[in-house]
Amino acid sequence: MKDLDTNIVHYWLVGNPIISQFEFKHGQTFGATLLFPILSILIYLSFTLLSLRFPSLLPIVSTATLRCVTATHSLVLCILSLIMVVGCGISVIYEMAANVHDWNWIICYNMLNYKNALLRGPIVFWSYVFYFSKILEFLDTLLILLSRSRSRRLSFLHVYHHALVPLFCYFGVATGQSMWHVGVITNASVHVLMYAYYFLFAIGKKPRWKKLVTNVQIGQFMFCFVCFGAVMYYHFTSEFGCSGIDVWFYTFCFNVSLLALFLNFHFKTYAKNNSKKTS
Ligand SMILES: CC(C)(COP(=O)(O)OP(=O)(O)OC[C@H]1O[C@@H](n2cnc3c(N)ncnc32)[C@H](O)[C@@H]1OP(=O)(O)O)[C@@H](O)C(=O)NCCC(=O)NCCSC(=O)CC(=O)O
Repeated sequence: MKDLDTNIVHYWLVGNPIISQFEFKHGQTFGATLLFPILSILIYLSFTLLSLRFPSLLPIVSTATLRCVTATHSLVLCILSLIMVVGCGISVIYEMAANVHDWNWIICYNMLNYKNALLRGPIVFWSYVFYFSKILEFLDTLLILLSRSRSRRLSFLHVYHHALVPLFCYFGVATGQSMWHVGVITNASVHVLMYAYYFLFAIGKKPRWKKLVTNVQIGQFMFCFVCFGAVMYYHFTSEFGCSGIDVWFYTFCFNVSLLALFLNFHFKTYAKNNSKKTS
């Protein structure tokens, strides 16, 4: 029975031909051109700025309806993130089992192999789903714009993060960026927690662990630096180097900026709360 369960999970998250034979073909697969994330971001930014400048253009949605839509959206993203964590995690384990003699790929996709190789298989599939989940996350901004707490919550951090993340996800999958699977698993895990928080908040059960969510988010940006160090080490010590190394440099810079913004958010949100409590 246990075997059967494992097989079913494996089939639906890895073995299914749609997943196992998935190919990311530049210019052919939907969204597989640089133009796609760029246009999406431009539309996102134009819409956000126009809505801020002309708020009357937005429909008035009742609080009850907005809560219901927000809860549904957050629950969908929480479940989707969990599926991505399990799907990508199992794909990595199976790939490891298939490459028993060479586990270096966990940190460094051999640049020579990746230059000509097809971007294919379950890890690429989950990276692709992850990329599209970032487009779905644009709806977070719409929900904030429609809410009464818009002026407090529509921050530079939020828009900057949501606008740029799809571009990095595109590069991650399109360049076969080394360790991208680790990024997918880490960020999707954090998002399970974050969207669970948002979901509970939207249904009126305000969680007490907001600070934990922020701390975990900060932890993931720091973990990215460890990954960057590992990829760099392999890149300069291995024979052919690691694929996506140039994109890694930009990813690193983006993570530094997010870390700074999140530390600022942490300070403003929790240090102020603590000082209020003590005074
Ligand atoms: C705890 C946090 C996740 C969120 O802190 P905030 O102070 O922004 O949010 P909050 O505590 O006021 O959240 C409760 C409010 O969010 C609403 N809410 C519920 N679901 C939502 C959704 N899917 N998108 C946007 N808002 C949503 C609730 O209805 C409630 O609104 P109301 O108050 O009206 O009832 C924090 O750690 C954080 O990330 N802050 C940065 C701001 C941000 O936008 N983060 C998300 C993207 S960054 C990211 O995702 C980084 C990463 O990759 O990990």
